[in-house]
Amino acid sequence: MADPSGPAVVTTSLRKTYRTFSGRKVVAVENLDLTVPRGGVHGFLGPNGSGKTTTIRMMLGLTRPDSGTVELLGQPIPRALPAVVQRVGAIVEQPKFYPYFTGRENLIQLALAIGVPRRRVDQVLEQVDLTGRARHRYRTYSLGMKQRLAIAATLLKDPELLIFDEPTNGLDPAGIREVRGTMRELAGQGKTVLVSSHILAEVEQVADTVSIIGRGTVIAQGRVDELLAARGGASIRVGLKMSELASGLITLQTSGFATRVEGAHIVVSGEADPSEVNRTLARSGIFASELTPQGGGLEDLFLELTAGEVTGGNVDPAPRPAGGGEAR
Ligand SMILES: Nc1ncnc2c1ncn2[C@@H]1O[C@H](COP(=O)(O)OP(=O)(O)OP(=O)(O)O)[C@@H](O)[C@H]1O
Repeated sequence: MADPSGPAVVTTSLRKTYRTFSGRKVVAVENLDLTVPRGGVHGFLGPNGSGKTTTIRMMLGLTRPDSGTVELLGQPIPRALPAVVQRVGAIVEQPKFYPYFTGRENLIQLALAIGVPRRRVDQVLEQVDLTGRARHRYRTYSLGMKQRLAIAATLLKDPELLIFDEPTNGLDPAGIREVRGTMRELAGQGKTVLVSSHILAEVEQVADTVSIIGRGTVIAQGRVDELLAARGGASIRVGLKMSELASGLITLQTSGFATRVEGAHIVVSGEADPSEVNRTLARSGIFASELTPQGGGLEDLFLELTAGEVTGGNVDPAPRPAGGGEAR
Protein backbone atom coordinates (compact mmCIF):
# COMPACT_ATOMS: atom_id res chain seq x y z
CA MET A 1 0.00 0.00 0.00
CA ALA A 2 1.43 3.37 -1.02
CA ASP A 3 2.29 5.89 1.70
CA PRO A 4 -0.64 8.39 1.77
CA SER A 5 1.69 11.16 2.90
CA GLY A 6 4.36 10.33 0.29
CA PRO A 7 4.87 12.58 -2.75
CA ALA A 8 2.00 12.91 -5.23
CA VAL A 9 4.33 12.51 -8.22
CA VAL A 10 7.87 11.21 -8.52
CA THR A 11 9.74 10.83 -11.78
CA THR A 12 13.20 9.31 -11.89
CA SER A 13 15.70 9.72 -14.74
CA LEU A 14 12.86 10.18 -17.20
CA ARG A 15 13.84 10.41 -20.85
CA LYS A 16 11.81 10.79 -24.01
CA THR A 17 12.98 11.37 -27.55
CA TYR A 18 10.97 11.96 -30.69
CA ARG A 19 11.86 11.39 -34.32
CA THR A 20 10.89 14.21 -36.61
CA PHE A 21 9.60 13.56 -40.15
CA SER A 22 13.09 14.27 -41.47
CA GLY A 23 14.49 11.55 -39.16
CA ARG A 24 16.14 13.99 -36.74
CA LYS A 25 16.09 12.95 -33.10
CA VAL A 26 14.62 15.48 -30.65
CA VAL A 27 15.38 14.95 -26.98
CA ALA A 28 12.22 16.31 -25.35
CA VAL A 29 12.90 15.17 -21.78
CA GLU A 30 16.20 14.02 -20.33
CA ASN A 31 17.21 12.85 -16.86
CA LEU A 32 14.10 14.37 -15.36
CA ASP A 33 13.89 13.87 -11.60
CA LEU A 34 10.77 15.50 -10.33
CA THR A 35 9.13 15.33 -6.91
CA VAL A 36 5.73 16.88 -6.35
CA PRO A 37 4.76 16.91 -2.66
CA ARG A 38 1.28 15.87 -1.51
CA GLY A 39 -1.12 18.83 -1.02
CA GLY A 40 -0.86 22.42 -2.27
CA VAL A 41 -0.21 23.90 -5.71
CA HIS A 42 2.94 22.83 -7.51
CA GLY A 43 4.05 24.92 -10.49
CA PHE A 44 5.76 22.93 -13.25
CA LEU A 45 7.49 25.72 -15.07
CA GLY A 46 9.64 26.21 -18.13
CA PRO A 47 9.66 28.00 -21.47
CA ASN A 48 7.75 26.72 -24.49
CA GLY A 49 9.31 23.55 -25.80
CA SER A 50 11.11 22.70 -22.56
CA GLY A 51 9.30 19.36 -22.18
CA LYS A 52 6.38 20.08 -19.85
CA THR A 53 3.60 18.56 -21.98
CA THR A 54 5.72 15.52 -22.82
CA THR A 55 6.39 14.95 -19.11
CA ILE A 56 2.72 15.33 -18.22
CA ARG A 57 1.75 12.90 -20.98
CA MET A 58 4.21 10.36 -19.58
CA MET A 59 2.80 10.89 -16.07
CA LEU A 60 -0.68 10.11 -17.34
CA GLY A 61 0.41 7.07 -19.33
CA LEU A 62 -0.43 8.81 -22.63
CA THR A 63 3.17 8.52 -23.87
CA ARG A 64 5.75 5.90 -22.97
CA PRO A 65 9.14 7.10 -21.75
CA ASP A 66 12.27 5.74 -23.48
CA SER A 67 13.65 5.12 -20.00
CA GLY A 68 13.11 6.15 -16.39
CA THR A 69 10.11 5.73 -14.10
CA VAL A 70 6.96 7.60 -13.05
CA GLU A 71 5.02 7.13 -9.83
CA LEU A 72 1.63 8.76 -9.28
CA LEU A 73 0.30 8.62 -5.72
CA GLY A 74 2.96 6.02 -4.94
CA GLN A 75 1.96 3.71 -7.80
CA PRO A 76 4.06 2.88 -10.88
CA ILE A 77 2.80 4.24 -14.20
CA PRO A 78 1.71 2.89 -16.64
CA ARG A 79 1.42 -0.50 -14.80
CA ALA A 80 -0.90 0.76 -12.02
CA LEU A 81 -2.83 3.17 -14.22
CA PRO A 82 -6.17 1.31 -13.95
CA ALA A 83 -6.01 1.65 -10.15
CA VAL A 84 -4.75 5.23 -10.09
CA VAL A 85 -6.81 6.77 -12.89
CA GLN A 86 -9.86 7.26 -10.64
CA ARG A 87 -7.78 9.34 -8.26
CA VAL A 88 -6.33 11.69 -10.85
CA GLY A 89 -8.02 14.42 -12.89
CA ALA A 90 -6.23 16.12 -15.77
CA ILE A 91 -6.60 18.73 -18.46
CA VAL A 92 -4.00 18.13 -21.15
CA GLU A 93 -5.90 19.25 -24.20
CA GLN A 94 -8.89 21.57 -24.31
CA PRO A 95 -11.95 19.42 -23.53
CA LYS A 96 -14.84 19.59 -25.99
CA PHE A 97 -18.18 20.80 -24.65
CA TYR A 98 -21.47 21.22 -26.51
CA PRO A 99 -21.88 24.94 -27.19
CA TYR A 100 -25.72 24.90 -27.08
CA PHE A 101 -25.91 22.92 -23.82
CA THR A 102 -25.63 24.74 -20.53
CA GLY A 103 -22.56 24.18 -18.40
CA ARG A 104 -24.65 21.99 -16.12
CA GLU A 105 -26.08 19.91 -18.99
CA ASN A 106 -22.57 19.36 -20.32
CA LEU A 107 -21.41 18.07 -16.96
CA ILE A 108 -24.48 15.84 -16.58
CA GLN A 109 -23.67 14.20 -19.94
CA LEU A 110 -20.12 13.64 -18.78
CA ALA A 111 -21.16 12.31 -15.36
CA LEU A 112 -23.48 9.79 -17.05
CA ALA A 113 -20.70 8.75 -19.42
CA ILE A 114 -18.20 8.06 -16.64
CA GLY A 115 -20.70 6.60 -14.16
CA VAL A 116 -20.64 9.38 -11.60
CA PRO A 117 -23.89 10.24 -9.73
CA ARG A 118 -25.71 13.32 -11.10
CA ARG A 119 -25.62 15.02 -7.71
CA ARG A 120 -21.85 15.44 -8.10
CA VAL A 121 -22.53 17.93 -10.92
CA ASP A 122 -23.93 20.64 -8.65
CA GLN A 123 -21.17 20.02 -6.13
CA VAL A 124 -18.37 20.50 -8.65
CA LEU A 125 -20.07 23.56 -10.16
CA GLU A 126 -20.06 25.02 -6.65
CA GLN A 127 -16.39 24.09 -6.20
CA VAL A 128 -15.37 26.17 -9.22
CA ASP A 129 -17.80 28.98 -8.43
CA LEU A 130 -19.98 28.45 -11.50
CA THR A 131 -23.31 27.77 -9.80
CA GLY A 132 -24.65 31.20 -10.78
CA ARG A 133 -24.01 30.57 -14.50
CA ALA A 134 -24.60 26.81 -14.51
CA ARG A 135 -27.89 27.11 -16.44
CA HIS A 136 -26.50 29.39 -19.13
CA ARG A 137 -25.36 28.03 -22.46
CA TYR A 138 -21.68 27.11 -22.72
CA ARG A 139 -21.23 29.35 -25.76
CA THR A 140 -22.02 32.41 -23.64
CA TYR A 141 -19.20 31.69 -21.18
CA SER A 142 -16.02 33.75 -20.98
CA LEU A 143 -12.77 31.87 -21.59
CA GLY A 144 -12.11 31.88 -17.83
CA MET A 145 -15.52 30.32 -17.19
CA LYS A 146 -14.93 27.72 -19.93
CA GLN A 147 -11.69 26.78 -18.27
CA ARG A 148 -13.36 26.55 -14.86
CA LEU A 149 -15.99 24.26 -16.38
CA ALA A 150 -13.14 22.10 -17.70
CA ILE A 151 -11.73 22.01 -14.17
CA ALA A 152 -15.18 21.12 -12.82
CA ALA A 153 -15.27 18.18 -15.26
CA THR A 154 -12.00 16.86 -13.84
CA LEU A 155 -13.47 17.08 -10.33
CA LEU A 156 -16.45 14.80 -11.02
CA LYS A 157 -14.52 11.73 -9.84
CA ASP A 158 -13.35 13.67 -6.77
CA PRO A 159 -9.67 13.06 -7.55
CA GLU A 160 -6.84 13.68 -5.06
CA LEU A 161 -4.40 14.83 -7.71
CA LEU A 162 -5.15 17.36 -10.44
CA ILE A 163 -2.83 17.90 -13.37
CA PHE A 164 -3.43 20.98 -15.52
CA ASP A 165 -1.26 21.66 -18.57
CA GLU A 166 -1.10 25.43 -19.21
CA PRO A 167 -4.65 26.08 -17.93
CA THR A 168 -4.37 29.85 -18.26
CA ASN A 169 -3.09 29.84 -21.84
CA GLY A 170 -5.02 32.39 -23.88
CA LEU A 171 -6.95 33.82 -20.93
CA ASP A 172 -7.20 37.53 -20.18
CA PRO A 173 -6.04 38.83 -16.78
CA ALA A 174 -9.52 38.37 -15.27
CA GLY A 175 -9.70 34.77 -16.50
CA ILE A 176 -6.19 34.08 -15.20
CA ARG A 177 -7.23 35.39 -11.78
CA GLU A 178 -10.35 33.20 -11.76
CA VAL A 179 -8.43 30.04 -12.61
CA ARG A 180 -5.73 30.91 -10.09
CA GLY A 181 -8.39 31.37 -7.40
CA THR A 182 -9.92 27.99 -8.29
CA MET A 183 -6.53 26.27 -8.01
CA ARG A 184 -5.94 27.78 -4.56
CA GLU A 185 -9.39 26.71 -3.43
CA LEU A 186 -8.77 23.14 -4.58
CA ALA A 187 -5.48 23.09 -2.69
CA GLY A 188 -7.38 24.44 0.33
CA GLN A 189 -9.69 21.42 0.05
CA GLY A 190 -6.66 19.16 0.50
CA LYS A 191 -6.03 18.30 -3.15
CA THR A 192 -2.68 18.36 -4.92
CA VAL A 193 -2.68 20.62 -7.97
CA LEU A 194 0.14 20.27 -10.48
CA VAL A 195 -0.02 23.14 -12.95
CA SER A 196 2.33 23.72 -15.85
CA SER A 197 3.05 27.12 -17.28
CA HIS A 198 5.61 28.98 -19.36
CA ILE A 199 4.83 32.19 -17.48
CA LEU A 200 6.90 31.86 -14.36
CA ALA A 201 5.82 35.13 -12.78
CA GLU A 202 2.17 34.17 -13.06
CA VAL A 203 2.42 30.83 -11.28
CA GLU A 204 4.77 32.24 -8.65
CA GLN A 205 1.73 33.95 -7.13
CA VAL A 206 -0.28 30.78 -6.68
CA ALA A 207 2.23 27.96 -6.18
CA ASP A 208 3.56 26.66 -2.87
CA THR A 209 6.30 24.66 -4.54
CA VAL A 210 7.72 24.66 -8.07
CA SER A 211 10.01 22.77 -10.35
CA ILE A 212 11.61 24.74 -13.12
CA ILE A 213 12.75 22.91 -16.23
CA GLY A 214 14.87 23.96 -19.14
CA ARG A 215 15.67 21.75 -22.16
CA GLY A 216 13.85 18.77 -20.67
CA THR A 217 15.63 18.64 -17.33
CA VAL A 218 14.94 20.06 -13.86
CA ILE A 219 17.14 23.05 -13.03
CA ALA A 220 15.54 24.13 -9.75
CA GLN A 221 12.91 22.68 -7.47
CA GLY A 222 11.53 23.42 -4.02
CA ARG A 223 9.37 25.83 -2.05
CA VAL A 224 8.86 29.17 -3.85
CA ASP A 225 9.76 31.23 -0.76
CA GLU A 226 12.93 29.20 -0.14
CA LEU A 227 14.06 29.34 -3.77
CA LEU A 228 13.61 33.09 -3.86
CA ALA A 229 15.28 33.60 -0.48
CA ALA A 230 18.26 31.45 -1.51
CA ARG A 231 18.62 33.46 -4.68
CA GLY A 232 19.49 36.57 -2.71
CA GLY A 233 18.44 40.13 -3.40
CA ALA A 234 16.59 41.56 -6.30
CA SER A 235 18.31 42.90 -9.40
CA ILE A 236 18.59 46.37 -10.86
CA ARG A 237 17.83 47.17 -14.47
CA VAL A 238 20.18 49.79 -15.84
CA GLY A 239 19.26 51.76 -18.94
CA LEU A 240 22.12 53.31 -20.91
CA LYS A 241 22.57 54.88 -24.31
CA MET A 242 23.26 52.12 -26.83
CA SER A 243 26.68 53.67 -27.51
CA GLU A 244 27.58 53.37 -23.81
CA LEU A 245 26.31 49.84 -23.23
CA ALA A 246 29.67 48.10 -23.74
CA SER A 247 31.70 50.59 -21.69
CA GLY A 248 29.03 50.58 -18.95
CA LEU A 249 29.16 46.80 -18.81
CA ILE A 250 32.96 46.74 -18.53
CA THR A 251 32.89 49.48 -15.86
CA LEU A 252 30.39 47.57 -13.73
CA GLN A 253 32.14 44.24 -14.16
CA THR A 254 35.57 45.59 -13.26
CA SER A 255 34.00 47.12 -10.14
CA GLY A 256 32.82 43.64 -9.12
CA PHE A 257 29.10 43.81 -10.01
CA ALA A 258 27.41 40.64 -11.31
CA THR A 259 25.90 41.65 -14.64
CA ARG A 260 24.14 40.35 -17.68
CA VAL A 261 22.73 42.04 -20.76
CA GLU A 262 19.01 41.88 -21.51
CA GLY A 263 18.14 43.58 -24.77
CA ALA A 264 19.25 47.20 -24.49
CA HIS A 265 19.66 47.02 -20.70
CA ILE A 266 22.23 45.81 -18.23
CA VAL A 267 20.87 43.81 -15.31
CA VAL A 268 22.92 43.96 -12.12
CA SER A 269 22.02 41.10 -9.78
CA GLY A 270 22.86 40.18 -6.19
CA GLU A 271 22.60 42.63 -3.30
CA ALA A 272 23.64 45.69 -5.31
CA ASP A 273 22.78 49.17 -4.08
CA PRO A 274 21.33 51.32 -6.92
CA SER A 275 23.15 54.45 -5.74
CA GLU A 276 26.44 52.51 -5.78
CA VAL A 277 25.75 51.37 -9.34
CA ASN A 278 24.97 54.94 -10.31
CA ARG A 279 28.11 56.32 -8.65
CA THR A 280 30.32 53.69 -10.32
CA LEU A 281 28.99 54.56 -13.76
CA ALA A 282 29.14 58.32 -13.15
CA ARG A 283 32.80 58.07 -12.08
CA SER A 284 33.51 56.81 -15.62
CA GLY A 285 31.43 59.58 -17.16
CA ILE A 286 28.50 57.28 -17.94
CA PHE A 287 25.04 58.43 -16.87
CA ALA A 288 22.18 55.97 -16.56
CA SER A 289 18.82 56.90 -18.07
CA GLU A 290 17.11 54.27 -15.93
CA LEU A 291 17.83 52.43 -12.69
CA THR A 292 14.92 50.14 -11.87
CA PRO A 293 14.94 47.67 -8.99
CA GLN A 294 13.38 44.38 -10.13
CA GLY A 295 11.32 41.97 -8.08
CA GLY A 296 13.75 39.11 -8.18
CA GLY A 297 11.05 36.56 -8.94
CA LEU A 298 11.21 33.08 -10.43
CA GLU A 299 11.70 34.42 -13.93
CA ASP A 300 14.92 36.15 -12.87
CA LEU A 301 15.98 33.00 -11.05
CA PHE A 302 15.41 31.02 -14.24
CA LEU A 303 17.49 33.45 -16.28
CA GLU A 304 20.29 33.33 -13.76
CA LEU A 305 20.34 29.55 -13.53
CA THR A 306 20.41 29.13 -17.29
CA ALA A 307 22.56 32.22 -17.83
CA GLY A 308 20.79 32.85 -21.09
CA GLU A 309 21.42 29.35 -22.48
CA VAL A 310 17.79 28.27 -22.65
CA THR A 311 15.45 30.24 -24.81
CA GLY A 312 11.81 30.10 -25.72
CA GLY A 313 8.35 31.22 -24.73
CA ASN A 314 7.91 33.98 -22.27
CA VAL A 315 11.42 33.56 -21.00
CA ASP A 316 13.47 35.10 -23.70
CA PRO A 317 16.91 36.02 -22.45
CA ALA A 318 19.16 38.09 -24.66
CA PRO A 319 22.52 36.51 -25.48
CA ARG A 320 25.36 37.37 -23.13
CA PRO A 321 28.43 39.03 -24.50
CA ALA A 322 31.57 36.89 -24.17
CA GLY A 323 32.67 36.83 -20.55
CA GLY A 324 29.82 39.12 -19.64
CA GLY A 325 27.80 36.79 -17.45
CA GLU A 326 27.44 36.26 -13.82
CA ALA A 327 28.90 33.20 -12.17
CA ARG A 328 26.37 30.64 -10.97
N1 LIG B 1 5.19 14.46 -31.30
C1 LIG B 1 6.36 15.10 -31.37
N2 LIG B 1 7.21 14.88 -32.38
C2 LIG B 1 8.41 15.50 -32.46
N3 LIG B 1 8.84 16.41 -31.54
C3 LIG B 1 8.03 16.68 -30.50
C4 LIG B 1 6.74 16.06 -30.36
N4 LIG B 1 6.17 16.52 -29.23
C5 LIG B 1 7.04 17.40 -28.69
N5 LIG B 1 8.15 17.50 -29.45
C6 LIG B 1 9.34 18.34 -29.16
O1 LIG B 1 9.78 18.03 -27.86
C7 LIG B 1 10.19 19.20 -27.18
C8 LIG B 1 9.37 19.37 -25.91
O2 LIG B 1 8.01 19.66 -26.26
P1 LIG B 1 6.83 19.81 -25.19
O3 LIG B 1 5.58 20.06 -25.96
O4 LIG B 1 6.87 18.67 -24.26
O5 LIG B 1 7.30 21.11 -24.42
P2 LIG B 1 6.43 22.14 -23.55
O6 LIG B 1 7.35 22.60 -22.48
O7 LIG B 1 5.15 21.52 -23.14
O8 LIG B 1 6.18 23.30 -24.56
P3 LIG B 1 4.81 24.01 -24.96
O9 LIG B 1 4.43 24.80 -23.77
O10 LIG B 1 5.21 24.84 -26.14
O11 LIG B 1 3.85 22.89 -25.30
C9 LIG B 1 10.02 20.34 -28.17
O12 LIG B 1 11.26 20.54 -28.79
C10 LIG B 1 9.00 19.82 -29.13
O13 LIG B 1 9.17 20.41 -30.41
